Amino acid sequence: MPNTASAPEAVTDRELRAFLYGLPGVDEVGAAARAKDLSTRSVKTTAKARAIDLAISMVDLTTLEGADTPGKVRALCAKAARPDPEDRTVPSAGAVCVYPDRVGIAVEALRGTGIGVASVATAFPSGRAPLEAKLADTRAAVADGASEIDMVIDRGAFLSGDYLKVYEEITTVKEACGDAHLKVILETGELATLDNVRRASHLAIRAGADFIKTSTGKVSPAATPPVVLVMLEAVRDHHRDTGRRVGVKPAGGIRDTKGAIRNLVLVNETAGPDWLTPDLFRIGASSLLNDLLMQRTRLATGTYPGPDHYTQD
Ligand SMILES: O=C[C@H](O)COP(=O)(O)O
Repeated sequence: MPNTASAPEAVTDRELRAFLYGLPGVDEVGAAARAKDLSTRSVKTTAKARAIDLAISMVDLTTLEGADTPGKVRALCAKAARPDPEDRTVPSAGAVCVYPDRVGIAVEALRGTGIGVASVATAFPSGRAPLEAKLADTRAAVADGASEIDMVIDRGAFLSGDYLKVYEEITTVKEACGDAHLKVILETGELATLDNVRRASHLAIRAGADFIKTSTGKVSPAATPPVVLVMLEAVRDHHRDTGRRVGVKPAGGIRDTKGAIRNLVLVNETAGPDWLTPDLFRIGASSLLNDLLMQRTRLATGTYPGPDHYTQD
């Protein structure tokens, strides 16, 4: 993941509004049609095998449950490092994503694997807490070894038009991240319109996000194709205008190979092939990996492995 950290510019409320309201509006019908067209493209045989391995390497293998035990986190880490213990050709996952109080366990379990630990912070998933609490949450995760922080934006502030508050919260959390990369979760299911998704994407990017992420996985709808399309357009346009590449992470409800490959087609056709790397594209998912492994085996051998072949995601 490239370190795109550079001090975000100070901005006034007036400048920020002018910037966000100056963005072109999203044609909702056109975006839905384009996303549908790209979603139905078929990817077959060799290209499919490559796409499956790429998707595995992009998975942020996630567990975000109140009931997460140390044992569950360790099992998830083992799976991220060696998704199929019987097949060394399977790539490892992109990262493991856990709550802040589980970061230390995950860091320990992944030591020596080169796999990073991402942690949701800033009062995930609601984001309803004082800024000091959000910063403490972030600093604790980083101190325990998280190399990536997935923060939520204040949707209440965004929807009431207090864009500067959202912007400044992102820049402050970014500072608290130190060397850790910052993924900014927009929670698009609560943003109501694609115009808002576009504005929130550009706001987060301008505030210094290394990645923009669709959803927490706790709100539906989550990573719908039109939303991912609009976010990919935002990073594409930002790169065109500034030369800086920002990543995208759809998350929430991506549970099968078809859904994962649909996302890769969207990336290729929108942001372009430069984004087809775990440095710039991740898929946040708690239960996608097994389907990718099953489809991989099916492609290679012609048959599906038995239901007990893989450990539970
Ligand atoms: O950040 C990742 C999401 O929480 C995962 O959502 P999911 O459980 O629907 O795959």
